[in-house]
Amino acid sequence: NNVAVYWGQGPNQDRLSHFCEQTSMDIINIGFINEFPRFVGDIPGSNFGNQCDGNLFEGTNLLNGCHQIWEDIPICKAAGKTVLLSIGGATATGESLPDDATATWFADFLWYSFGPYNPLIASLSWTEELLATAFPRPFLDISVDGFDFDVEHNGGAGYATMINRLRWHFDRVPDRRFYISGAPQCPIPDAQLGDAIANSEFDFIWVQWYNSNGCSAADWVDGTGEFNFDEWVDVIKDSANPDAKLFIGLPASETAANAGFYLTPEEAQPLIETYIEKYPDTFGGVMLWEATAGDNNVVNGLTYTENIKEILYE
Ligand SMILES: CNC(=O)NC(=N)Nc1ccccc1
Repeated sequence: NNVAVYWGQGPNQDRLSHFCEQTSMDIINIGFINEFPRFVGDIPGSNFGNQCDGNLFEGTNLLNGCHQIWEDIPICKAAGKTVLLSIGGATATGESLPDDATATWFADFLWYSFGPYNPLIASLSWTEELLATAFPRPFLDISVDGFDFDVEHNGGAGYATMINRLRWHFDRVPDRRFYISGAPQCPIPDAQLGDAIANSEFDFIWVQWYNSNGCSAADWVDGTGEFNFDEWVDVIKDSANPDAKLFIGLPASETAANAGFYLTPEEAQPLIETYIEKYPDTFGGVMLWEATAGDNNVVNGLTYTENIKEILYE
């Protein structure tokens, strides 16, 4: 079972290698591409908190100069981690795709800018003059292992088209695995990702079993509401990829989510063990929001992230 964490937001976070040196994390979602294209040719925007150096590619809101990230992804890969680039986030602007052409453009942009480097179609020294002929390379020639969809606003049109286009690109690199993941909220159907889950193939679904009343992990602990892992298993079984793995998403500290949704490790343990037992084939692990919060939340001498990894290993 795997631990997936989000990293990339916040004013005081350590660089990525600090987390990749730890054995408690297996999958790292780098967040976020937080500005979506409004039309074909429109360049998305990014935000990685205190990382990078404040520079943008000219004429865009896309961060340039993210040296900590392009230096550290190879360290993460050497440590056996899977590194995904996350699209959306709670503060994303313009999260909705106006039409399928823009969805296809967005997928192509992500692939050529953050996937395997192809010097015929991307430039390591991109300038606005190249807009019509080449893609920028924010992480230089370093490729991510896939894309995570943390879409939290404005509806789900176009994401299935985007993911199917990404899958088309993945299939053209047969000797390497790429992944698609999503972070829906726990109410079913999820307005943002429900359509994509039904109509395009995900490898991992990490449900945010926090910040929503009535279906949260805290509801399971309190005996209130209806923690709906079982129903999410059915959603996956009825989806375009019935073999997708389902992760329990949890806040990594008291303040990492809205008040009342945090579970201590001892509260999380029986929940995790119940659903490992019940769904050994579909259960994929735990997702934590988010890396820095988990690192700073020391419980019984271990970080929260280490506590969760220990529960999964037992
Ligand atoms: C996987 N994405 C998230 O977990 N987003 C998230 N936790 N956003 C957020 C919403 C409200 C308060 C704090 C964070």
